[in-house]
Amino acid sequence: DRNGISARDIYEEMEHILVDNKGTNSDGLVNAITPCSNYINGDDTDGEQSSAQWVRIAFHDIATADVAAGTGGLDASVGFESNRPENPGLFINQTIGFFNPDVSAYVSMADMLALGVVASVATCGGTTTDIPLRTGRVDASAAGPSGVPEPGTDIDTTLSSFAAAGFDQSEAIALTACGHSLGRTHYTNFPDIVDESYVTTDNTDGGQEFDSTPAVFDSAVVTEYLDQTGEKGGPLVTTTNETQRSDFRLYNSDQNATIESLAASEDSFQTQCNTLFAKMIDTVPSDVVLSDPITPMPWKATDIGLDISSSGSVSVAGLIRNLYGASESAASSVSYTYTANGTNSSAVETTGSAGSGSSLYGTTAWYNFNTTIESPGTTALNINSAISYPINVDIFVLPAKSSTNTRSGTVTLYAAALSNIATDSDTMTATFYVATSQTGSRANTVTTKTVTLTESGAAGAYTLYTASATGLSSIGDVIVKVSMGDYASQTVKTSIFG
Ligand code: HEM
Repeated sequence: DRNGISARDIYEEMEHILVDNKGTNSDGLVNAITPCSNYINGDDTDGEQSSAQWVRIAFHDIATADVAAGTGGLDASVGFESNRPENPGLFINQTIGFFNPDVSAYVSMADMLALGVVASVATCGGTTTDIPLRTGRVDASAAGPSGVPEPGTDIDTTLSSFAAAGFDQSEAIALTACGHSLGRTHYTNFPDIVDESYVTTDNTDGGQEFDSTPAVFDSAVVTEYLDQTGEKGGPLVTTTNETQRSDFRLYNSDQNATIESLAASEDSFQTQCNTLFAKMIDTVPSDVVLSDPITPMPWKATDIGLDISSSGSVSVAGLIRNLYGASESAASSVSYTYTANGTNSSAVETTGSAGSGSSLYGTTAWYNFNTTIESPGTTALNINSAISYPINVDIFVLPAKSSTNTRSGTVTLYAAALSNIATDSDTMTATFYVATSQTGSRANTVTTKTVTLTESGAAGAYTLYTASATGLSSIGDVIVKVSMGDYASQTVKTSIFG
């Protein structure tokens, strides 16, 4: 758990961003770089490619890690470093600006940077499932040290930076070649490297490709370098400005042994690159604990919310998602049960479809569920005998009765708690986790706001509470939980409020 948020909620939100690419309940992040040549912040005449920016930003974030000291790594400190000479280009602020809407108490910007690498390699043609994506990275609150290798950096300094970040010589060579399978060097960022003739009406930033397939994640970068065909390894190999030939110096530093091993076959390129990309995104400060890799979930429930009637009858509602492969098809309905006092209820069947969607990992079918549950006593919701979710009917937020006003930044919150868990001295409080802007980095950061609720009535065995929270800057990303004495509810996104 992180800061009162369950590790499972963190994991499932990240799975959602990775998997729900299009259609019902989609996130849209991965779809934005489909095809891989897309430029989100402009169009295809700019000579820019967002997927390449997403891979480059992750490297610039981890390049100054000191694994011996346990500091640095993928921690979004790069957001505070966009003005440094070692970070030319728009890639930091554009990428972070695009990722910001997904940052919440569940997902840090650093986790988003990791997801960006996995999504880019997947959409650009890499082996989709081979880069494990873990969650739990923590965002830095200030810049880290400088020292990202630059085209003019000498080979010894470059290799010692990589070594400090945990990458030996061969890994440094390979990781750089893997990264430089995508994207370009731009005249606007490196006029000493790229010739001005690259600037045209179809390529206004003057992008010069590293290989002839800048929007395909493949081994062309290494084969063209070795064969002296196509782009011959790209501008950092071929530039007439010899001091700036960083890729040439790096690739040659072991007499091309690593590059030849990458070029041995497409499979060997993909396998070695995926391993190194995984190592790159899992380079984190030593106090960060990463989750198990995300596995796209065949069955899941999301947006789970409890409600209560005036007589105190409790119900649970939300969405069920089925993710299935090309040889399977969607069920017309899904059955689910709840567990109360150790016993499973009889099965309830969903009715109708709540939509469908597509993803890199299969097709999705969505179903609404809504059923009355036993209360007190219910502890779990079980979907299609495949997966269970804990349900806390002792104390809970009432999303259907609560509401948000985005314009004024106000949340009107309702919650319920069993009357017999409250003692006279207990107060019911709500913690709002709000993604807010910060000084020094474009990345949103999560702040918390605590509000005391007042009693607003009774319903059966429950006491009802309400409060208004004002001045919340980004209602859509707000997550809330309520607590009283030793009891705390599950967290709920205010985006599902009624
Ligand atoms: C010695 C190490 C490295 C040096 C000196 C270096 C240098 C550069 C330079 C000068 C550019 C052009 C940026 C622009 O004009 O937009 C670039 C682009 C890029 N680099 Fe590196 N790089 C290195 C290692 C890496 C590594 C390890 C990765 C990732 C694993 C990486 C990923 C990328 C990507 C994807 C681009 C294309 C960006 C775009 O098209 O916007 N680089 N690199």
